[in-house]
Amino acid sequence: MVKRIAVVTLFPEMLSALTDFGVSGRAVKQQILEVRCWNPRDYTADKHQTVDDRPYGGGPGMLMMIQPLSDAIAAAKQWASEGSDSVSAKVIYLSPQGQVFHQAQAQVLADSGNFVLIAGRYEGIDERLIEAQVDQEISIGDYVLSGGELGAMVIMDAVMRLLPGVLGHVDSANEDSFSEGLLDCPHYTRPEIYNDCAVPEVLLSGNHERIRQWRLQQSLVRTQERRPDLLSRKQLSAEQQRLLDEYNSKDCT
Ligand SMILES: NC(=O)c1ccc(NC2CCCC2)nc1
Repeated sequence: MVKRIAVVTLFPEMLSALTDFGVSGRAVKQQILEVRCWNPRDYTADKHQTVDDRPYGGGPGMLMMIQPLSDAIAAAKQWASEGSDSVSAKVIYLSPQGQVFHQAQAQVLADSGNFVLIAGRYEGIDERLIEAQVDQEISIGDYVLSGGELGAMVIMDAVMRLLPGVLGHVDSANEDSFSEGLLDCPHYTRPEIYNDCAVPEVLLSGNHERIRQWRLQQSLVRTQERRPDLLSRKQLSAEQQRLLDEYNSKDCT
């Protein structure tokens, strides 16, 4: 079942960064993922194709004009809701006011139905449109961008790599350390000696169980050192706790 993602945006050409390249481009080509853009400018009725409007109460900048945006969202939602036996598509608005996006949310979106991503421009959109047509606000992080398109593409990329058939070997996604709530372990490739540094010998041993444990321990130690906040949130398995304790108990000379 192809996953449909509709994007409401004034700059549909930006989406080629996702649809025309790499793993995401392949997912589109293989029809695992279907991406379609809806441009509010195509829903304008005036000669100048106006898509922005002035804010009540004054202040700098403009807002997206309600009518073209609302009509584009309706069309996008209808397309995204087709074929999913009347389960209507979730409508997501990208903004700094949204809940911060993380891997678990990517998994939820990958596992659920089709969805619509609204990429705002200018100073944003009318609050009443959010109340009437938006199901969820999502932020990709605590910073302000000139548009929601990059946030939309971040979400699309994180979601599509979790779709069945997209990544080469099936275990890559669930082996991702972030899906474990941990940072990734270090990785090495040829040559064996680079910059006078050797590849950790365990990785050359061919002992897959030892390699698995070494990688898990490295992920745990890195998370402890760089993102203790992630570690505090995670219930460690007995093996994970043992590996971390083993590392911490080594003399640090
Ligand atoms: N942190 C974020 O996910 C994010 C999303 C949208 C945005 N800007 C948009 C929102 C309405 C007008 C420009 N800035 C930041």
